[in-house]
Amino acid sequence: MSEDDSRCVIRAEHIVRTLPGAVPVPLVRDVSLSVDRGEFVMIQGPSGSGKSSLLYLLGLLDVPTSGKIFLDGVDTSSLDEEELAQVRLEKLGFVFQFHFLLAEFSSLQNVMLPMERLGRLSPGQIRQRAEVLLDDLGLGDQMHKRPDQLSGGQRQRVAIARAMANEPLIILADEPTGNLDRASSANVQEILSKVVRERQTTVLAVTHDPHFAIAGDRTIHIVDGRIEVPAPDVRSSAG
Ligand SMILES: Nc1ncnc2c1ncn2[C@@H]1O[C@H](COP(=O)(O)OP(=O)(O)OP(=O)(O)O)[C@@H](O)[C@H]1O
Repeated sequence: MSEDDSRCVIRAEHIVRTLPGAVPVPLVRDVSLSVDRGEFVMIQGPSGSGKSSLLYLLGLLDVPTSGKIFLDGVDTSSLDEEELAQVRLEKLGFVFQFHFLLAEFSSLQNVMLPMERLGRLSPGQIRQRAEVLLDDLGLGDQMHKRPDQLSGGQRQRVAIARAMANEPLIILADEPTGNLDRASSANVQEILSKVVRERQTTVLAVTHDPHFAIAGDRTIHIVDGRIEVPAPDVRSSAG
């Protein structure tokens, strides 16, 4: 295995996702890509082009109709439902446009939940780690509040803390700033950039937000279910 291969955390080979039916609906058409550890990758493209569908496939929340997805070297097509759920819990963190925090739980309890499900830490360690994560994200004084007692930006930060709880290899974010004002959006961008830089977590984010998108190391453009390869720059090739 070369040095480059060892840094690869996601490899998709010719993935296709078609919704079956009398008239099959193609969502993703023959996408191949690879993403390395510690990369911040943006996924952009027109509305309805298949960005979320692709992210859900890469996050093992959906299964390709054909093609293969390797996650941290493991061929995920060989895993059953239970094994896929375990990989999601251990290796992936999710942040969505709508936070999907549990309404009746405090910030602290929401962040503790993935660690409790994984069951690798003692209750005391779980609580301590959740407190540190929330504190790091500037939510030290909001730990005992429920989601409806927080601002949109604060809720999104709790969702990021929850996504980071099990120290995932990869965070998948679908429009993480889609619902936020400019200041909260800049804050979320800063936090995710820091996670990439300091923990070498890989972040893949679908976004329409140009201010957020500039934080990426690179952008994958999706058009009509396919990766669009940018046209060569005629100015530079004209010499
Ligand atoms: N369950 C479904 N049933 C029918 N059509 C679907 C379903 N899921 C997605 N689609 C369609 O597939 C296409 C791709 O959807 P997807 O949500 O992946 O696009 P997107 O690029 O993320 O869009 P947006 O930027 O608007 O969120 C769209 O035309 C969408 O309407």
